[in-house]
Amino acid sequence: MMKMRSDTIKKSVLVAVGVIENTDGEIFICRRGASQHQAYKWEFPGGKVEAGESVAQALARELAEEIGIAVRSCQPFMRIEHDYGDKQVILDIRKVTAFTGKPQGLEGQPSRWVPVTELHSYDFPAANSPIVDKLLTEAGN
Ligand SMILES: Nc1nc2c([nH]c(=O)n2[C@@H]2O[C@H](COP(=O)(O)OP(=O)(O)OP(=O)(O)O)[C@@H](O)[C@H]2O)c(=O)[nH]1
Ligand SMILES: [Mg+2]
Repeated sequence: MMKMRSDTIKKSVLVAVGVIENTDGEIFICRRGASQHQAYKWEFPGGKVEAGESVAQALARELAEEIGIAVRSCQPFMRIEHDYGDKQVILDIRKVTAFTGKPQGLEGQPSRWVPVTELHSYDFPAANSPIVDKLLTEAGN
């Protein structure tokens, strides 16, 4: 049998991520906590898809838990595979265009609405660059 370097095969984590847009065209972002992977980076809220869940179900659950909204409508936005070295992630990003409730950091995380054109001023995890680029392109910038 062929020998393989122990780091050749890595298990990827599937993550449901929500780009939440309000009627002013702003996007809701949160800051990750000290004990989390990619600590203190800003993020689009979301989390790991659990066994037996669809991405849409995971997104609805995570957004209810983390920021207290109920998703009413979401569409596929993009999918990004990224290797952080210590962790390999597959981000399945959905655009959330209708929801009920007022988004807030229910786990104590800082959060805010940001105009698309100001997203580049925030420090996001490296995997997120294509998300910010696509939002800017869509907004005509
Ligand atoms: N939610 C979220 N996760 C992201 C983004 N970008 C990105 O690389 N990730 C990575 O996706 C992975 C899983 O996300 P998560 O930590 O929110 O998962 P979770 O809510 O289930 O967290 P937990 O482990 O604290 O329960 C993390 O390694 C995180 O660094 C993003 O914009 N939003
Ligand atoms: Mg999370």
